Amino acid sequence: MIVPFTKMQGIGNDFMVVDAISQPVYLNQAQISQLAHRNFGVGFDQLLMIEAPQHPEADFHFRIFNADGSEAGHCGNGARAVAKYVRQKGLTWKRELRLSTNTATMSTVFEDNGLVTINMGKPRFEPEKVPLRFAEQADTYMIDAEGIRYKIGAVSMGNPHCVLQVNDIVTAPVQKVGPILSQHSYFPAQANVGFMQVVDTSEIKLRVFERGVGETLACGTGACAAVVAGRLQNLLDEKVKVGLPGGNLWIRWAGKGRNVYMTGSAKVVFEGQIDI
Ligand SMILES: N[C@H](CCC[C@H](N)C(=O)O)C(=O)O
Repeated sequence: MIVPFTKMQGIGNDFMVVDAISQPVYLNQAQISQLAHRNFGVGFDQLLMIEAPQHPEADFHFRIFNADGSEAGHCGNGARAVAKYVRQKGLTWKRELRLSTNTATMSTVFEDNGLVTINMGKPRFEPEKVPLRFAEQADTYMIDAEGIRYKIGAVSMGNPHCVLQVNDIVTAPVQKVGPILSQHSYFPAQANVGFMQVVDTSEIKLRVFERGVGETLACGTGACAAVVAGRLQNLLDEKVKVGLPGGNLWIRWAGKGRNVYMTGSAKVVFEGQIDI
């Protein structure tokens, strides 16, 4: 099967974007994992499959598949890429779009400076959304992993996130602790693990060990979850600049019960096609 695609990136989080509206595309987990391979395939963090909307208030629906072939409920950097894609391909001329994923609906605005702002909806703390075995609805939890006790924030943006604070982002134990917490028994569906250094109340530095991928250069839902977790711990203001290894995102959250807004870039890298 010949699959045309567009390679895109959102501050270094990279995607294979497929228009599954114009031509139905069916890929199984093994094929997605092969396509994700950076030597034997296209190479990407996530595959984004754009589909016709599943309900009237959405303009487009997209599904997200991690590099290991697992499907995820949301992708913040991917949402900006999808918004840019449908505009550049002439699939819509709207300045404001409504996108849906399996777990979220969001509105997007194209800024005059070329950046895209996404209303990411409200963060969720219900245990069924952040698959935790914790009973209480606390904002932070203590979990033990390999003899060490970690204080974490647990937040869902439509996908599960675990956020812990570090003093120095450069030496953060992302490769050692990321997999341990991501696959911790408290997260039956695993979790994306954010390591957050608070620079000041309006800026953080963040590295994310992503479920189904490993450490990426940027994670949009991870940036949202980190600001939510930091704000709930009274460490951050409403507007926060999030410095990730691949670039910056601007996150705004007025507090519980309010929507999270994320602003950042998304760019096309190249067009291609692959026979799989
Ligand atoms: N690895 C994530 C999906 C991609 C999220 C990330 N790339 C973003 O920009 O939000 C998960 O399994 O929930």
